[in-house]
Amino acid sequence: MIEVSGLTKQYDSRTVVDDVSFVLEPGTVTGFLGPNGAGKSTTLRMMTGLVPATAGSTRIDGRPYDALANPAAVVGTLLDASAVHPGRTGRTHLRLMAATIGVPAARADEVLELVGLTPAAGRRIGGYSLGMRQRLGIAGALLADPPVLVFDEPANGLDPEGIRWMRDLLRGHAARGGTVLLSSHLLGEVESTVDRLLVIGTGRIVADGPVSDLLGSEGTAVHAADPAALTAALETAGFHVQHGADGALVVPGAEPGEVGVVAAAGGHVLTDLRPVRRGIEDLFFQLTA
Ligand SMILES: Nc1ncnc2c1ncn2[C@@H]1O[C@H](COP(=O)(O)OP(=O)(O)OP(=O)(O)O)[C@@H](O)[C@H]1O
Repeated sequence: MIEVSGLTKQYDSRTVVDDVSFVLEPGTVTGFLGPNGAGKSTTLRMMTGLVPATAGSTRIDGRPYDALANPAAVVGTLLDASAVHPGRTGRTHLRLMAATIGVPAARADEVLELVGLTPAAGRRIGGYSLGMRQRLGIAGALLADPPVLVFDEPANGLDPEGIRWMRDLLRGHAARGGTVLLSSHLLGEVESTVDRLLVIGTGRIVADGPVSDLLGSEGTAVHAADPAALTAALETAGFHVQHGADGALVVPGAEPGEVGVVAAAGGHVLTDLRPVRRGIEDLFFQLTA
């Protein structure tokens, strides 16, 4: 479990992260969202000891990050995929990392295989594409098979196949009891990968909860063989009915079951019935505007 408590960062007199607290549970993938400059990277860097916090603390299984005997064995980080020596090969880079964190050198080839970089293992990193560097960064984070993964913008530079691969990797990690925190600008990708959302706006947490709660049902959209007759029946039953662009009737605040009951009572034929959800993009702009 990761407990972030009151994390605060000031640069000169400017507060860029302001009293941020949250708890991450094993078995979950949490998405960390926020506009440019909101404080995501600074928070992730404070959590992993790369930037000293002005105030507050991060405890991983009850201990501060810098009190962990071998932090890389507990938390795998991807915080700056470009911070690598361009003249080294991918394999050498990972073997050096493995030696530093006390992992057998043979593990380098295992993680290269895991991230799909085996064919490029003997090439200099300077010649890698952005997506290949990103995969190398992920390989480094996985070297010691840590239970916790903290990834800043892991989808950067990945192609659609790479994004799907990463989603499966992170979901698989959580399914095995791991804990994942990732920041991303790709809202659709976040929505399909994470269980939980943390949204930060100008240094403060503005939303924290399960995706299903934050993107909860906002109403029901229904298509009927006779829309006018169903509209009348719904209005008689006390619902307000809006007319959607595609011919759907939209009933704010109603569950699909409630609309179904009204339709069944009046013998109305429905051709489509579904909940209307607030999309992640709507949520993002509402919270961070
Ligand atoms: N070393 C630093 N010195 C001064 N200000 C900094 C420093 N690092 C970050 N900041 C400022 O802190 C704020 C938060 O930056 P941060 O990189 O954490 O945002 P972010 O949410 O990760 O943004 P992005 O989505 O653009 O990556 C920004 O206003 C940034 O200019």
